[in-house]
Amino acid sequence: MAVLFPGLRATAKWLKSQPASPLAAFGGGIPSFNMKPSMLPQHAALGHIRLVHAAGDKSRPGNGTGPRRLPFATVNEQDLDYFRRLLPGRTITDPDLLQSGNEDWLKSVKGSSEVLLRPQSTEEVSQILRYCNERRLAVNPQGGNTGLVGGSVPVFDEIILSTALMNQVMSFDHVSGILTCQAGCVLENLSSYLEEKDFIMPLDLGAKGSCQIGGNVATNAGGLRLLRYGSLRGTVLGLEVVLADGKVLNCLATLRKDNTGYDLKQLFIGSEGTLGVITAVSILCPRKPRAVNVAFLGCSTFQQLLETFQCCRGMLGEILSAFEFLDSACMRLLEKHLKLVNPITESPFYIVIETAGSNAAHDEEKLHNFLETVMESSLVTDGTVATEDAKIKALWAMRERVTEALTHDGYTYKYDISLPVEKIYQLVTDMRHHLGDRAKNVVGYGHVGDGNLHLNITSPTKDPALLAAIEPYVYEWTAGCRGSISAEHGLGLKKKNYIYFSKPPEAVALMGNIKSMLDPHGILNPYKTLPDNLR
Ligand SMILES: O=C(O)CC[C@@H](O)C(=O)O
Ligand SMILES: [Zn+2]
Repeated sequence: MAVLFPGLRATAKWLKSQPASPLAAFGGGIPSFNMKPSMLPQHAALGHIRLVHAAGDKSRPGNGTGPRRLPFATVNEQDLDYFRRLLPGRTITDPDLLQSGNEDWLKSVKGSSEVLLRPQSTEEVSQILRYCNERRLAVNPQGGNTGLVGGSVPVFDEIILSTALMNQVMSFDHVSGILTCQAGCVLENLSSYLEEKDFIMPLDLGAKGSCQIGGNVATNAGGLRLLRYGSLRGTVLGLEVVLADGKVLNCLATLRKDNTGYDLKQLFIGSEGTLGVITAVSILCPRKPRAVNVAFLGCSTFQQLLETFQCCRGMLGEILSAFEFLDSACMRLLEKHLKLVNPITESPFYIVIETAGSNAAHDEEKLHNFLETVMESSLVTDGTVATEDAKIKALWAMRERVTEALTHDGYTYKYDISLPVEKIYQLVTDMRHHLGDRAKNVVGYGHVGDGNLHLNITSPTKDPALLAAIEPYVYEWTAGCRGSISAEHGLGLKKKNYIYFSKPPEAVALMGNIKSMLDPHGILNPYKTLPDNLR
């Protein structure tokens, strides 16, 4: 049932008259930039390496100067015999079956692995890694392969170690809300499992139908609920990890508090499979909220959107669970490529606000008061509210499906930037001016509540000249605001050489030491996360 409130009545009526199916219904100046490239840390110039390789150089991926294959062993018949004995029927060598494991979701990075292994247990993962470490065979751990930075696919012929069959829930504690499960559980399946028990997962992503919890943790995925439930660095209570030499590190604690020594699990959260293979996760899950409302609002300027955010935090307080935005360029792509229908009048900016609480009447009253305030003060120009599941999903689709709409618009250059929240849209505006008509579309959307902008730039085809205009400009701009060049997607293959724009050389060198200590032969997800100069 859509909630009515003054000023939004007409839209609420419109929303009510739509079919139930969500898919059918909806289908200034760079801020004090004073860091020139020459002033960046010593290694920042490495950030300019492109993933295009010299014509004819078969040892490099893509079309240009990607990494060179390191001197790992190559898989031979004896290796295959070993894997087939260990994983009968689960050692995949059929090129057709290997194809999807070799290519990323965006179809932007492609490896040439000839073996995909599908272990079911931690013990099997341990035996695989022990063997590969001794044989110096490189391994590419892979979850749902929904990553956006080329971190989840092989670069050359690394063995793909898929966690897809490690998909069992191991335990759930109804009192504490702590779930322990294998790494290959699909996020959406975990959400459905928990919902029956009146709990939810603390994270939610557009890719929930395919992504796996182990991959989420290895990426430190943020998603749509981070504003409310915090990052995986807080909600993950324990991990089981298999190290490069096959040793099993059982830190699968289910305790809220544990100050016994260093918190080793944090090393593996966000390490993108370069330090160990996560095989099991214990995670703290919130109770399922009794009342959920979603408001979809329009704003004329980004400044008004920010003021709406401030007002929202003040007036909705503890029930606010998401504050997301998209610009009108995103809306045009949703309409054009996915045939979604804008549920409100056209605006330069759109906001998705979600509330999640325990008392429907109380939450609705709060939301009503907030909406009245922002409408009366003209911060918001139009909007609509939903409390019913199907309509909530339909409103969320306007934000969650932007990535999908972009894939239909051509080749997409993706940037996932953390900035002080008041600066996040400035980057989009400056990029538009900077590129002029060289780009097809420059769009901005993301997680306002977390200061996380998704800047996406499309072009009819892959365009090295356009890429040269975007990078390193985008990274210099971000470094000038002391932002992060990867807020939540990781560095993977595509961004690893830009790490110096966000981290000092001393920190990167220490990361290299940690990698050498945990994986001395460098077999785990090589060519990812750490810059080329550290290998
Ligand atoms: O595709 C992107 O750039 C962002 C994907 C995801 O992080 C999102 O928030 O929708
Ligand atoms: Zn995101």
